[in-house]
Amino acid sequence: MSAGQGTGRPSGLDGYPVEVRAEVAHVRELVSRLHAELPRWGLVVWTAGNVSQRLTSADLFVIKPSGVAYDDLTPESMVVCDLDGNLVDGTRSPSSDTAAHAYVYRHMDRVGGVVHTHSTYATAWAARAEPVPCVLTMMADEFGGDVPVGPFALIGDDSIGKGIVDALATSRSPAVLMRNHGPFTIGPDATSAVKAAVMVEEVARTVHVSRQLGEPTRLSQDDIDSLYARYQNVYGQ
Ligand SMILES: O=C(CO)[C@@H](O)[C@H](O)COP(=O)(O)O
Repeated sequence: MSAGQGTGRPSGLDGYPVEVRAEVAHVRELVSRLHAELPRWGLVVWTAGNVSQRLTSADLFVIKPSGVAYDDLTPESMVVCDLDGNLVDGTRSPSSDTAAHAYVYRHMDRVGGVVHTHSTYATAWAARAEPVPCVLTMMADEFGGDVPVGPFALIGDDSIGKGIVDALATSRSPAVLMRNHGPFTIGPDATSAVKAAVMVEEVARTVHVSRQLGEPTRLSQDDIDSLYARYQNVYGQ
């Protein structure tokens, strides 16, 4: 795939306004830095996870190149794609999950960031195709209920993206466990999606440990709604 292929634009960002190129520079730096959070929080091994953020000034997003070690990622090595997943700017092949990120951006206007990992406990629940039940205040706060499971889908076309969008359409959760694959998380920006990736691993681990001791107690729907409303609207600064 060559830069600008199928877009009718010249290669790279030359045809885009200066404010778009300035935002690309900022988002390249942000997305590069956020990739370092994945190994820091123990969410990935080797190169197995990716972060993207959509631009506000154009229908483009920034994502990592495929199969490059986290220590070697730089703002310059990030790639820019359009919302069909075509490479627009960059010298490397985009992440193998680019089509899934692009599908989410095309179908969920409120989403500005997407993250995928294979973090151990969340992926263990995905392997069992079992939603993580809402048995913790932290889950009610962050996920507003159970963490749902999406269908199994092979990589390479829109199947994963469609599975993510369909599963999240009926949930308040910013995380979905794609069956036999792993977690995908969303947010208004990439930082929020990284936070959701950290939180889903934490609650998957805690609920798993709780299950070793017996059956955890579900929160009532009223309590989940109350906790979710407080955390989403009042918590923090
Ligand atoms: O799930 C997969 C592959 O099955 C991917 O998430 C890889 O684990 C990371 O791919 P790149 O982002 O490096 O292409």
